Amino acid sequence: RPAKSSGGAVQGSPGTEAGGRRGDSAAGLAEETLPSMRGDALRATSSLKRANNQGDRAPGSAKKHSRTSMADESWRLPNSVQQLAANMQEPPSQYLLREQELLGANLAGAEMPEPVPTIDLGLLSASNDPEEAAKLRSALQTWGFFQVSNHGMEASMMDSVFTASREFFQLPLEEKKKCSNLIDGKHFQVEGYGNDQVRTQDQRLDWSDRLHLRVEPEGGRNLDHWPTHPKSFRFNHFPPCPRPDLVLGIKPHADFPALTVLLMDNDVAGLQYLRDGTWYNVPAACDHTLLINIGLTMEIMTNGIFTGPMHRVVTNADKERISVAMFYGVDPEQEIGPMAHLLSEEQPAQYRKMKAKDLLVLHHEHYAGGRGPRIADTLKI
Ligand SMILES: O=C(O)CCC(=O)C(=O)O
Ligand SMILES: [Fe+2]
Repeated sequence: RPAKSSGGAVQGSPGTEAGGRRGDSAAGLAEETLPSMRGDALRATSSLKRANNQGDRAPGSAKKHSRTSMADESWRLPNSVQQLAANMQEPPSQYLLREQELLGANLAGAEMPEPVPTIDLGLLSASNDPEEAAKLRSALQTWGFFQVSNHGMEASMMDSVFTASREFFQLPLEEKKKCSNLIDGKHFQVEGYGNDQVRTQDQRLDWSDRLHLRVEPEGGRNLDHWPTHPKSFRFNHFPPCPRPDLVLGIKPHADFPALTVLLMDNDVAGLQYLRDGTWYNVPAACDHTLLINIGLTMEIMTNGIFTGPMHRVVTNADKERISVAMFYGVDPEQEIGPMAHLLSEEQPAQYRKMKAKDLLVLHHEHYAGGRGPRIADTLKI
């Protein structure tokens, strides 16, 4: 169990271009750990700076001006995917998976061989019901995620989070840009409205925009990045994409924090989890269940007993999709390592201890490329 939920964060939101303001209060986990100016960061996503017609660039041309050129750094500045979706027939090349990336990618996904494991939270917490507990353990050792019913969250409250989210993304771009995650219009930070940081010119970009806000502890809220209306916030926004066969909404990754609680769209599916080499489709939410998966932090704390699953989001040709993710993590200065009571001679530590903030840097570097193994597998002693 995470010691403290020191960082709830929310994401979602379209577009972005410029005009961010740096908040002065408690910097978020990632802001503290990333070089504030150069762009390395959290989940790589969009860039391309030429919104409406200069989008396409031959794939091969990318490397030429990579990192060294000071002349044109515009590729570092993401466009609003929402704007692109509204104005373009074809996604620009930065969003298109390359032939090699499509090999075995099976974007269509497979149907899960069994329903998503569902835990009755009321039952589990009231009576520590052994059957629910066994179900939970098994879900975390296999899939790494589960659904929660009977969680006590009002359905109407969950609906209003989505409504607020939709309202935010429907605001004019200029309005959304007031919450931009780009400081002075160019320097990436985690909080705010926008996309992933663009680290290299040949990075594949995600077909989504987001609003990422730190919500806990209350003192760490940075109201500079909060929309003034609606008063609530929200998170991932996936506009319709004309090429769902070639473009991902969010590239494959495992989450970093201990726990992710996800409110999914009730109508549009898109989330897929990887298990034993196969990508499985998670059906759209029903009955206001929540989806919970664990992240790298928890995987390390449990010495690998529980799995932080790889997942991705595919796009939809006709429908937009919204999701709201709450991340629960530990303090950036805290050391993360396998919990002592889980270790023995037969079960030695599989991971070294490391400060959360140092691990986060590795995590972002690892997933920016969009392919490769789970980071947890690369960190084993
Ligand atoms: O949109 C979703 O269903 C998942 C979003 C996600 O993976 C994330 O925000 O880390
Ligand atoms: Fe995720």
